Amino acid sequence: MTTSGHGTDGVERRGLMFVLSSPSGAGKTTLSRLLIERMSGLKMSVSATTRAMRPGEVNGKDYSFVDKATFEAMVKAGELLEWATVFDNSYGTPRGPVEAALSAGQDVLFDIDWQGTQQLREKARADVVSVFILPPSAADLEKRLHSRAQDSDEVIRKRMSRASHEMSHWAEYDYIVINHNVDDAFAEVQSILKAERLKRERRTGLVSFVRALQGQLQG
Ligand SMILES: Nc1nc2c(ncn2[C@@H]2O[C@H](COP(=O)(O)OP(=O)(O)O)[C@@H](O)[C@H]2O)c(=O)[nH]1
Ligand SMILES: Nc1ncnc2c1ncn2[C@@H]1O[C@H](COP(=O)(O)OP(=O)(O)O)[C@@H](O)[C@H]1O
Repeated sequence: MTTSGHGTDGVERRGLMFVLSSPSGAGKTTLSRLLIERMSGLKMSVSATTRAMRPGEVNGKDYSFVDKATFEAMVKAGELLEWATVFDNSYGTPRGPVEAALSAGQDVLFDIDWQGTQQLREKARADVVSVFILPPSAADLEKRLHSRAQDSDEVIRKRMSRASHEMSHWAEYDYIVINHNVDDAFAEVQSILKAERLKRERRTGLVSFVRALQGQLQG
């Protein structure tokens, strides 16, 4: 699915699909925003969803907010790379922007659940790097859901009762980060991305780079 772009050191490499998942409220949105702000060459995948817009969310930026009929039409037309039902709503990843970014040599960041992560892994195992974010405690998780102040008490109760089920998928992920505080968790997630960008197998330009180096040594 991916073609090569250039890494920051000029060596060609395949783009990667960087996935963050967590129970609701553990901090994926916060960490995703920081990654997009601070890491170059990384583009956010904007999901389509049938859930209602929260105060402060921007259509087309946080999500593409669509009705059920539109979502079903997108599924039928094969426009979604993966999709799943979470909390009674449908969420899916539009295929076009992801393929365009990867072809342009960019990495793509996904804030998706375990179901979507499994589907991406089935499609492109070698290109998927997945991180599961855990809260330090249940009390912190509940506090964060309340502090976000964007969901009703009933919605928060639902999300808390789903958290244990969501968390049961932690072992399917490549990395686990515990979000005690934002700065440390961000530094950890950033280190993972930086290291994964340097993986030999993704760096398709290394053979010619090393050949050129050897040529210089002989010449
Ligand atoms: N499979 C899949 N899951 C998604 C997608 N977009 C969002 N999600 C997940 O849906 C869940 C609910 O997201 P949201 O309603 O924004 O609530 P939040 O996690 O509390 O911010 C989260 O686990 C997201 O990671 C998507 O395109 N595909
Ligand atoms: N390490 C942290 N300490 C305290 N609050 C946090 C931390 N990380 C995130 N938050 C806050 O918790 C709430 C939920 O975080 P958010 O990133 O929206 O979670 P998610 O996207 O996983 O549902 C937000 O109000 C956010 O500012």
